[in-house]
Amino acid sequence: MSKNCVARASEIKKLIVGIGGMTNGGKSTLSQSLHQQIPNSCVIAQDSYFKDESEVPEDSHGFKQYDLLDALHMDTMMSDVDSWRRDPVQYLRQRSLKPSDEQLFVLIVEGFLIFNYRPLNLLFDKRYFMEIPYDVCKRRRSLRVYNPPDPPGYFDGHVWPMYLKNRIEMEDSTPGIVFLDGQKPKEELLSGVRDDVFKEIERLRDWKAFVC
Ligand SMILES: Nc1ncnc2c1ncn2[C@@H]1O[C@H](COP(=O)(O)OP(=O)(O)O)[C@@H](O)[C@H]1O
Ligand SMILES: NC(=O)c1ccc[n+]([C@@H]2O[C@H](COP(=O)(O)O)[C@@H](O)[C@H]2O)c1
Repeated sequence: MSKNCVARASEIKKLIVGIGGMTNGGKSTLSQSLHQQIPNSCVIAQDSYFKDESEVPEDSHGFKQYDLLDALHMDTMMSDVDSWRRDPVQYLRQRSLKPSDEQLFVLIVEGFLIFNYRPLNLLFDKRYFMEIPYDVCKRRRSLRVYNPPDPPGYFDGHVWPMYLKNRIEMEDSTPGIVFLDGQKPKEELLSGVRDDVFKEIERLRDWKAFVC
């Protein structure tokens, strides 16, 4: 390093972790637990950006096309991610979260199509994808009430075929995803990902930005 280079070890460091996965794979459960255990973290959930029912078109069988990126306000989601990237301290404070003195911030982004949206996918430092078998997914989904609720035949007529299509697109475009078995005990899933994220945090802490 040239003697004119300045070490900027105190600069704010940011880590963006993506928790993707199938519907009901356990994304929200894992993300909330990670948030509780990782200091200076917060969660942005893709579920919060669904368009109003009136804006979501139906297919020829009358099924609302919810399992497509077009059903989501991805521009709004991106602007929230960008405001965290610009100023994570302010982002946390605006949401009544208290930043610690630590200069390292972690954003957890969770959702079923987070790796299918290229501008967002490019930002992840770590990518996890929670998967479960068809019958488990169908059973968990049948116990959940969405707004609007799934009509009869929706899982096999829309959700599952779209999952298969979206997954092929994701795997074609995104190497390096860590696949997680969403049937493992919640505690085991949490400790595995948390330890992995802590390792990444340690790596970032040791890293000094040099500006020449
Ligand atoms: N590891 C797990 N083992 C068993 N059930 C789980 C596990 N993780 C989540 N669940 C259950 O599966 C359902 C869907 O979980 P959720 O986290 O809301 O999924 P997602 O956010 O991926 O749609 C919930 O009833 C939740 O309690
Ligand atoms: N939140 C909503 O407005 C809404 C409405 C209808 C269906 N959904 C479903 O949400 C699913 C994605 O969210 P989860 O991954 O949390 O299940 C999609 O499979 C979609 O069919 C959400």
